Amino acid sequence: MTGALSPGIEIDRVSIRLAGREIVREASLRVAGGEVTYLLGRNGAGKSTLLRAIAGIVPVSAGTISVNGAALARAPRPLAQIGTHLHPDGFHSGHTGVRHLRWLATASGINPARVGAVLEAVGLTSAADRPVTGYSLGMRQRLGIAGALLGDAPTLILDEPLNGLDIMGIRWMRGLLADLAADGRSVLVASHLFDEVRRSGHRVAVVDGGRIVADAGVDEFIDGHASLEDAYLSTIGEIR
Ligand SMILES: Nc1ncnc2c1ncn2[C@@H]1O[C@H](COP(=O)(O)OP(=O)(O)OP(=O)(O)O)[C@@H](O)[C@H]1O
Repeated sequence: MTGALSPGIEIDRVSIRLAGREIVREASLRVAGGEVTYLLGRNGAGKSTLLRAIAGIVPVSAGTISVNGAALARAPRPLAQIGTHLHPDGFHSGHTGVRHLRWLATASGINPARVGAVLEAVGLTSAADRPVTGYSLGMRQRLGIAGALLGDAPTLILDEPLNGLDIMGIRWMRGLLADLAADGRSVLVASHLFDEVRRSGHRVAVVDGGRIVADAGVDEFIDGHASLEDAYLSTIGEIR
């Protein structure tokens, strides 16, 4: 990555209404450079919706989101500001892995010469010419992550990127997250895998009922509880 530490993501009193329901309520969160922040919350809490709003896919009904100091809508090349992997199925069924990434690069104003490097980074070089329809879930996760890395962006958001990865994939992902943070990038990851949060997270933010109900360093969050799981369950009122 070129350039200094990024200011990351600033979410300021954001609310999001979908189909007449308030899904995210007055959420404020700062995701700083040099850290992996995990977004935790029960099924349906609003994590993916918040990530999609950060990526500019769903509109906010109130509040503001800035990425690296500016609204993403004003960025000439959004993929160079924020790398996103929000779903492991967002690929054209007629594409091979390499074709998907070349298409994404071209559409995003990124030099397609980066495609080989990101395929290598996610371990998909030998499968690059195979149709994505034949990829396993773990391979599709890797391809999605390759897309997120394509723009060499200072900020990344990943929605449950560990689902479907085998143990080598999980270890690789841990190393990748550590490297991204060590580069000074801001990384926001939604996950339900608390062991991985403990191993690779610097901070946690908990979403419950569309609200951010906790935002702390991992050790600070756990302090006074037997485990991360207990701290989380206590935070969302499931244990006392
Ligand atoms: N496009 C949409 N239109 C209407 N409601 C939606 C839409 N997208 C999400 N929702 C609703 O918003 C709520 C939050 O969904 P979201 O996917 O953000 O939860 P989540 O925290 O990511 O859950 P999970 O852990 O299960 O992935 C759910 O009740 C969901 O049904």
